[in-house]
Amino acid sequence: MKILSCTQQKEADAYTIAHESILSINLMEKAAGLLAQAISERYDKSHRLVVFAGPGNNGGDALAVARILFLKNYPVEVYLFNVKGTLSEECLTNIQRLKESGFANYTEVSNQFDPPHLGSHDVVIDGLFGSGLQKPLSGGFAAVVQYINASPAQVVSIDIPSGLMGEDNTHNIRQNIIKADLTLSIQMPKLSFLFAENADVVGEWQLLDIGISREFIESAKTNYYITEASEMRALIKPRKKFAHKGMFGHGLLIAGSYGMGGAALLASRACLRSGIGLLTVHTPVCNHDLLQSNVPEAMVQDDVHDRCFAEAADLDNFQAVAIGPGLGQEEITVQALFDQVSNCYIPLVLDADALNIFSSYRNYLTRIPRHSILTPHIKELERIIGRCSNSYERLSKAKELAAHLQCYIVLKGAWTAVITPDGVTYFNPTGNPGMATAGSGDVLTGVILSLLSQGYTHEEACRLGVYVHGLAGDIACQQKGVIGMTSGDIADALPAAWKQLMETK
Ligand SMILES: NC(=O)C1=CN([C@@H]2O[C@H](COP(=O)(O)OP(=O)(O)OC[C@H]3O[C@@H](n4cnc5c(N)ncnc54)[C@H](OP(=O)(O)O)[C@@H]3O)[C@@H](O)[C@H]2O)[C@H](O)CC1
Ligand SMILES: [K+]
Repeated sequence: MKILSCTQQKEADAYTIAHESILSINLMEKAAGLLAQAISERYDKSHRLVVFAGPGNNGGDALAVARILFLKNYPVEVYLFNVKGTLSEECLTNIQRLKESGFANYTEVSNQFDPPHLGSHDVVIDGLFGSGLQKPLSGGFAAVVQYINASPAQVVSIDIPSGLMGEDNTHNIRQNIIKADLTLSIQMPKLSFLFAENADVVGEWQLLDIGISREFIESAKTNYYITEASEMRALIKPRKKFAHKGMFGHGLLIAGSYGMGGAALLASRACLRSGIGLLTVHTPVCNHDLLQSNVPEAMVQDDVHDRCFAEAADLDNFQAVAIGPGLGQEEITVQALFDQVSNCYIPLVLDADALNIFSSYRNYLTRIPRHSILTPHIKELERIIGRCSNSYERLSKAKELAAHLQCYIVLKGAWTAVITPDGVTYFNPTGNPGMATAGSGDVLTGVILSLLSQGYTHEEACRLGVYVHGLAGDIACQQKGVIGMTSGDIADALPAAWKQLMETK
């Protein structure tokens, strides 16, 4: 699914009206019908609906919704804010239609606003501003937003919470953004919906398909996508009857140090449960028995050192290598990592302590081979790129790093972002807060190593790996609950995740 900018969404609107022979007012009516349906499915008629409509088409939507639900016998009150004396054409038309429907509980606000009391059983319909917001709210509108946010009423925002910019909210003032319980977004999500810091203003969000031109959407240029199950299903390589393990690659995992052997275990189990043919784990002697007894399917290659990674491994027999889980940051490990990376000519995943080592030696970053895959969580990334004030800034800097190193960056978290060297970003829809648990990243590294070893491209391995990792996390959450689940449960749920994805139509 493409994520278009608010500007593009307005262009999509105009293109649809021009090419699909539908009047703007009728497109608005279609949107309003779907909005009203979504609202009535969630709130019964015991709730008073207090509609706040702005001067543009977001306000027009809100007025049409007010009319539709009034005619369905909802108790509705409408406040239209017409401070500049200019209303959009569709907004004016819907004022007219509202009045013609016999609706009387209508107040037009031009300067003085005496706000209604908003109780906990009331539902505010936020149609102040949508994709046409030009800059953060201030003055009277900011005061209205703060008044609504301070009330106990539920809030449903039309298209986007009023005051939230669709992409970059670096210069926005959070208290001047509507805190919605539900956002009913028209046709496509906005980029800002996918950023953690906006979760409290966007609330739960739903998309309403109003039939915006597919032709426009398909031809629109964007660097932002949300990965869909069907795309991931299509990536899975079929397995033929006469398959043998040599056809599914041999991966090398360099992981574990004294006291952190579990990371090597988790990554190994995940790797083997994602279809790889053969796995060798290069790990210090202290982990030898741990691995041999807990992951008998993996071969173990002892490092010369008994407590940490100390000597670069020979890569000749491997299709891909992953370095990092539980690696530690001993001086001897630092040197071994640089040696390993400098001579790496097969697909490479760098995770966890491998990334932390590079963040302490940033001038060595350019030694990372092109097209390597870096899998940082936010803190590991900010150790490399510096602290960021918000997700938009962090994403921009991550894209710069990916372009500079010509690498793939998997920025882990809710809506994990897979960033390609040319700056395309794929957001992942699977996963849940239960995955914020020790070892979850080790599991992902194992999955990506497995896919690279099987011949998936770097982009496929990242996107499919992240998708299935999150799906396994969702299955583990269903089985064990969001609190009790562990990363071991995620690894154990991988077979079910692969099976579920393969059955996706
Ligand atoms: N395909 C679709 O996406 C459809 C969307 N619909 C709805 O239309 C809105 C977008 O409507 P639009 O009129 O373009 O914009 P808004 O309603 O969001 O607001 C524009 C007006 O707000 C003023 N404005 C902008 N920023 C500020 C601000 N910071 N403070 C005060 N006023 C502001 C702006 O004034 P200007 O002077 O800047 O022009 C406009 O008056 C979309 O969100 C959907 O709800 C269609 O209904 C269906 C198809
Ligand atoms: K809105």
